[in-house]
Amino acid sequence: MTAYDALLLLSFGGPEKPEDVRPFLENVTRGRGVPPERLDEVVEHYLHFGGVSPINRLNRDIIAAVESEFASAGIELPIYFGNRNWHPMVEDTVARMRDDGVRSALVFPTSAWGGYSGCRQYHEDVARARESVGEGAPTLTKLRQYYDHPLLIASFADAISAAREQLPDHQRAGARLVFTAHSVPVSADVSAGPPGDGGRLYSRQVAEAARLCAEAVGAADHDLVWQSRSGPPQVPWLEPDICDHLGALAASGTEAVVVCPVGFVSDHLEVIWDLDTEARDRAAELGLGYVRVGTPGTDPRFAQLVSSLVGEQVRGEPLRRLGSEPLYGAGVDGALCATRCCEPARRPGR
Ligand SMILES: CC1=C(CCC(=O)O)c2cc3nc(cc4[nH]c(cc5[nH]c(cc1n2)c(C)c5CCC(=O)O)c(CCC(=O)O)c4C)C(CCC(=O)O)=C3C
Ligand SMILES: [Fe+2]
Repeated sequence: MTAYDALLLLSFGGPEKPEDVRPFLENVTRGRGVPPERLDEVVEHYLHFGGVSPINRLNRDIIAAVESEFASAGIELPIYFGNRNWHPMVEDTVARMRDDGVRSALVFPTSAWGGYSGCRQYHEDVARARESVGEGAPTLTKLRQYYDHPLLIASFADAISAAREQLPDHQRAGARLVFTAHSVPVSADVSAGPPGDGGRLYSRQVAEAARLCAEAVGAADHDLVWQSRSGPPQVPWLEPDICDHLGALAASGTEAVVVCPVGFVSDHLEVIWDLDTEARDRAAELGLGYVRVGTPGTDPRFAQLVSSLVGEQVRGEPLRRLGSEPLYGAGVDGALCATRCCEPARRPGR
């Protein structure tokens, strides 16, 4: 017997046909000050793949893997799927949960990180969905950040080693290990975490995860760069950008790179476009050898990680983590991790 009767996998969402692309992007960027030219560009990225983001399918695969993991771990929780920005929308999913008689569910977010986009916004999604359902909405308990979970780090580490093997013999030893995560506005990073905790929780956690992965594969050194920036050019975002960094590496004599998307759980559009297309093309222009490391979502260890977080919550199992940066992200019914945690930046015109 547990206090919970379901698990909700809560994710970002992505379009599944060309007509979905615009309305999806409008949902993502509503009131967020993303310039229209950037949106036109991103529309093209999605249309390049027929207007279909792989993210929903990948999340459904993760759910299937977690279902079998739960079965073997004796965890009897049905799994529901809801998104922030596209169908199945979390509001509709939580309504269905209520109709199915779910009273109290755990929420697993597909972001491992602290920060506004990676954590607080998922709390806001929970609160909005419960409000939209109203009377009888289940209690929703969000699971914690897991950026330094040993199963996540081990999965990335094995994927780094496998990727390195794909380089030609003469490039392998000298290849530079480059970690990449989604850029955010510097102001958002500065306000990431509870006030008084030093800020920059997102970039600190990303940097620590990168270091833990590098240590796990015995790399002597590594770089951390950022990708997929979208704000207006005058607003500072986390840098260096991956493509600029590839230029700098080539200029200083590096011959090959192993690029690890440590900031992402699965091969969604920001990985298959920004890394497998844009950054790969840039590397080719520069004559740099290039391999991209796989993401952990499809690794059976990722399903075990979900099960392990549930075990912590349900059975009071000890926290499994390798790092030492502050760790937050758990909360009930959308309550923030701390007062004014990860305050969103004020945007012009709002
Ligand atoms: C930190 C972070 C994560 C990692 C944590 C997590 O996973 O949650 C993440 C994930 C993702 N971001 C994604 C897609 C997009 N992100 C955008 C815009 C933005 N992302 C931001 C941050 C992050 N984003 C920010 C600060 C913006 C600016 C607008 C704003 O302030 O909110 C835009 C708008 C157009 C553009 O400008 O690119 C799109 C389309 C997809 C789905 C891809 C698919 O469809 O397969 C995923 C998983
Ligand atoms: Fe994003």
